[in-house]
Amino acid sequence: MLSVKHIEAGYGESIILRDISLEVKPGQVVCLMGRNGVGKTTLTKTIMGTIKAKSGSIIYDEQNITKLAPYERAKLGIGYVPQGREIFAQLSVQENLLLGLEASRDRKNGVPASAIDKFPVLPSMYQRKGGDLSGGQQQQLAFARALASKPKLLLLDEPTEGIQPSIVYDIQEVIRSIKQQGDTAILLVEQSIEFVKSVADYYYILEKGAIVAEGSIDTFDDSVVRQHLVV
Ligand SMILES: Nc1ncnc2c1ncn2[C@@H]1O[C@H](COP(=O)(O)OP(=O)(O)OP(=O)(O)O)[C@@H](O)[C@H]1O
Repeated sequence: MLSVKHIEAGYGESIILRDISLEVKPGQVVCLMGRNGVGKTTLTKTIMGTIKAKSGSIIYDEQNITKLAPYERAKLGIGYVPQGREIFAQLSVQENLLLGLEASRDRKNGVPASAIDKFPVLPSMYQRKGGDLSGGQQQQLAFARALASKPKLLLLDEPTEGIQPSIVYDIQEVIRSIKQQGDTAILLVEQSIEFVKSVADYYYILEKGAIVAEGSIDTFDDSVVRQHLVV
């Protein structure tokens, strides 16, 4: 599904990611963890294409997408929920959702029920401006917007950051239901250890722009947490 091979990337002259390789298999939830500033967001942006890799390759669905623009990657089926959500504040909830359809191959039927049904709070807010929603509601909107194009790979950058527990629980359930359906793989950047344990199949830990630990989620124990994640 996704195979990142020996990626090096950064900003201008500064290299942030060094020799990163990772795999996400079909239907898997793979978590990317690490302390603040180690390069998790930089890696998701490099996979989405908003940061260009300096070397290495990104293979998605058996196609080398390393040189493709972000919109081309979106059209191939990669959905993205960025850190900070990036909702269009002046557009309505409905317009924000319709923007998610831009990447879809099947636009004429509108935003699919499969995107909306998971967030029952959204339809009652269709006419409200995105900027007037609470942080938790914006997170749900950003998630539904990414699902509008029926992605095969979903990149989620800290979807629970700054969100109240009930909405964290809802998001956890949405991730679980996507996993159960089995047709969308997820790469999830997440700080909450409990959340990771409840949804993930596999984990990678980043330190200073390099992967320092990885394994199936049943090997993600206290010693891994103490060694790599406790501040
Ligand atoms: N636009 C930018 N220009 C230059 N350096 C940047 C830029 N964005 C991030 N960085 C630097 O890249 C490094 C990795 O940042 P990144 O946001 O990828 O980390 P992160 O692991 O996602 O952190 P957090 O958990 O705090 O979100 C940091 O040293 C950061 O200061």
